[in-house]
Amino acid sequence: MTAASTVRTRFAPSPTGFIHLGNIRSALYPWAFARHHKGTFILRIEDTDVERSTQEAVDVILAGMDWLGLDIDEGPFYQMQRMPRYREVIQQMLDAGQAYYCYTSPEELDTLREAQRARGEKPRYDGRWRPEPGKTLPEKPDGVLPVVRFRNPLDGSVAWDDAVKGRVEVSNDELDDLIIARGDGTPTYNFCVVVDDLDMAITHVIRGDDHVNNTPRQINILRALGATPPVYAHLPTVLNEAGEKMSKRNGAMSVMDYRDAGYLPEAIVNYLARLGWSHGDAEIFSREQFVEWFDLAHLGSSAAQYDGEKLKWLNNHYIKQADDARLAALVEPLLRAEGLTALERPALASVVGLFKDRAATVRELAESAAMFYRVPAPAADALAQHVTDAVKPALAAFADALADVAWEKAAIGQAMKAVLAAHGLKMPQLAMPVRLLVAGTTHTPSIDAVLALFERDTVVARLRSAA
Ligand SMILES: Nc1ncnc2c1ncn2[C@@H]1O[C@H](COP(=O)(O)OP(=O)(O)OP(=O)(O)O)[C@@H](O)[C@H]1O
Repeated sequence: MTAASTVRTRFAPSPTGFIHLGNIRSALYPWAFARHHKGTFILRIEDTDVERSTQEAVDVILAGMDWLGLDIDEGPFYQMQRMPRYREVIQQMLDAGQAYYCYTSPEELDTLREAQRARGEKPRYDGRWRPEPGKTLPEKPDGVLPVVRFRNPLDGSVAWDDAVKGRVEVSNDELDDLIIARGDGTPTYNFCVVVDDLDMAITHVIRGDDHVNNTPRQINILRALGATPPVYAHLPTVLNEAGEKMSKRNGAMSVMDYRDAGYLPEAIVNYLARLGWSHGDAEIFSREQFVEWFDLAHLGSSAAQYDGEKLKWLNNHYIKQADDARLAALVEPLLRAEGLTALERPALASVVGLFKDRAATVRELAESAAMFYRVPAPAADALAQHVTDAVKPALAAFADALADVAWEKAAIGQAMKAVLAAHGLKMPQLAMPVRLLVAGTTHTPSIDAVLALFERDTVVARLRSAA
């Protein structure tokens, strides 16, 4: 086995609502790292917050990953299903003297903290139940369910070489004896993460830097369990457009909302790939290139701000590249939702082909395409502005000419030029009213191409209705 094939990474979201771009970037990077090294990518659902975790939220995570093509090799594993394993390790640590029962009540802890604050000290557990040779422990109180605390080293420090932050070192006297099981026996967050990362043989923990304070505690517990800590890469925060941390709590948009707003998954993947990582000046690259290039050495170290305009620009790029039939399949349900059901003539694929260069989203494409399938209802003031008495004779002549011209773009363009010449008009003077009457809007691509997609009878009738 080569060293490369042993890479194992994970995405470990909590299923507490939806997932936003900041969350999913924390899935994309470990996924890409695993794919680059032909390793294994694991999904672990951290659902121990039973009040807030829901199956719907799990489904949304799975749907988002599936949409973006972040395929999973192992899992999803659910922490709630691993409780017996956590209890087993807690017992093992108690037996080995690496953890101990602590009967300090919440009231006693409050008193302790107040006294420490009054002395100007940082509040922390004072180790009163920590067994030491020759030390007499307090009398066990009746009726108190003990918590289990980890026996954190007292001396020295814990350090790691973070792939993003470089060397990080934390003195052990900064760290409390962490509670690893509550009074009711349920294990706590940091402990579950350690047991999971160990059991799942995770080699690279790639996660948001909101976790960086957990890392020294997790490393100490891992070492107590005889494990070698994995490589850590703490990704800088993704900020929203207002410069705040992107979060469920401040109006972040769900990944699936981007799909519904008409973004293509390859645009999102390309955008997120660059939001905190770089490969020279490359801005546009395929998923395959991303996987080939991705490494931890080129992760950015400062917070990355979301830029909706850049995402739209990338999305337009991928829409332009996309196959017409694929775009038509995406546009079709949007038109049907608008009550437009007769979508055969003109063929939707030809319509989207005409508009895709200028569409930033699939939704914009659908809005443009709709003009071919609905009866135009131009605004009265627009009609008054463009369909003037001066232009009406030219409209009538154009309708007559179209009645027996070959029904294709070039011939339609020729007929139009002939009418312009005969009536002494400039292109916009005729093209604008024609757009308005036939399509209901003055914003269309080149008029001859648009007319050619409509049925001849429809165009002629709409022009005649005005003349
Ligand atoms: N704004 C952000 N920027 C970068 N990473 C983030 C951001 N928000 C969450 N993450 C990362 O997303 C991953 C999944 O985290 P989790 O499911 O716990 O979401 P969360 O932190 O609860 O999100 P939120 O703050 O929106 O509720 C973690 O690796 C976390 O570090």
